Amino acid sequence: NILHEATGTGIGTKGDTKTINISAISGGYSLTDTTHTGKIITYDAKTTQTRGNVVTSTSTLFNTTTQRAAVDAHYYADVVYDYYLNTHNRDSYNGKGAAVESVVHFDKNYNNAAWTGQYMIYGDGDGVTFSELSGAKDVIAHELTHAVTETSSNLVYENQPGALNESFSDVFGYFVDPDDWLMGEDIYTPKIAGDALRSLSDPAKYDQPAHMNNYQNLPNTKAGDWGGVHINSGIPNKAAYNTIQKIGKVKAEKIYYRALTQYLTTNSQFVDAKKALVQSATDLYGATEAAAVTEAWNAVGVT
Ligand SMILES: Cc1cccc(C(=O)O)c1OC(=O)C1CC1
Ligand SMILES: [Ca+2]
Ligand SMILES: [Zn+2]
Repeated sequence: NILHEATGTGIGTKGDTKTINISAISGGYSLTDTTHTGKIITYDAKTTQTRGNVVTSTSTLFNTTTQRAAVDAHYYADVVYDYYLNTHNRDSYNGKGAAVESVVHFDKNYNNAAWTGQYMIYGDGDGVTFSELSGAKDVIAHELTHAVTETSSNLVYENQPGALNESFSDVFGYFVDPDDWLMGEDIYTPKIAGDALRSLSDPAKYDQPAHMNNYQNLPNTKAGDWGGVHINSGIPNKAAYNTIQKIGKVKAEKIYYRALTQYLTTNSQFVDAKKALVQSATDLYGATEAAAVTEAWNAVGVT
């Protein structure tokens, strides 16, 4: 029921005004961005529904308080779509122009965000641990990278492959949001300034290991975070930080993208990621960059 493409104005979760790609429908406008092969569509679950309905407005303004989480999810999904298309020539998360769908106001006081396998979901947070989780560019990049991973290497979400799955989402979160080495700083603990969910430069700051000597052998259960995928990701995250410090973001992001999509497989371990990244560095650049990757991983104890 799309009549035509339109440009809208939205207010995000921080009260900031942003231009968004919307569609004219009969009776108004919807958060349906048709500027790419894959449509970007944003839904409101209204805390009780599974997916709810596409967010609409009677005008090109999406400026109500309840629309703020949707405006950010919609806007940042377009930013991340553009990142993968323009930097890596990947059309949507699957490289084949799949639709990118997001659901906001998922559940009540939900301190989580996720890729469900079909679409992204964002909780509103409880206002203490998190504010609305779609309010940060690095978070949307993290979630959509889970979809990139699932449609390429498909690293299984447990133990070392799971920690790599998590790490690649954080690392591409950095590549899309390179102003800091932090993850989720814009939505984590709204009442406390300057902190974050994770740090790539200093994983230990938020209780993650930064070396294999501190790898945490946790049970492969929900309570054990599937073998500590959000904990042990500190080790490959630190290796990524080391790599980017040595060879820079432009080369590093090409190397990381090639490793994730050409070399890694479902059960790759940390040592396999090191090998994949060294091989990708050699393929794309040469011995200097390959040596830098080797040193970056040796420094975190993956030898
Ligand atoms: C907040 C949160 C809770 C549980 C899982 C994830 C997850 O997506 O793994 C999650 O989102 C993040 O880690 C993003 C980066 C801030
Ligand atoms: Ca960040
Ligand atoms: Zn994740």
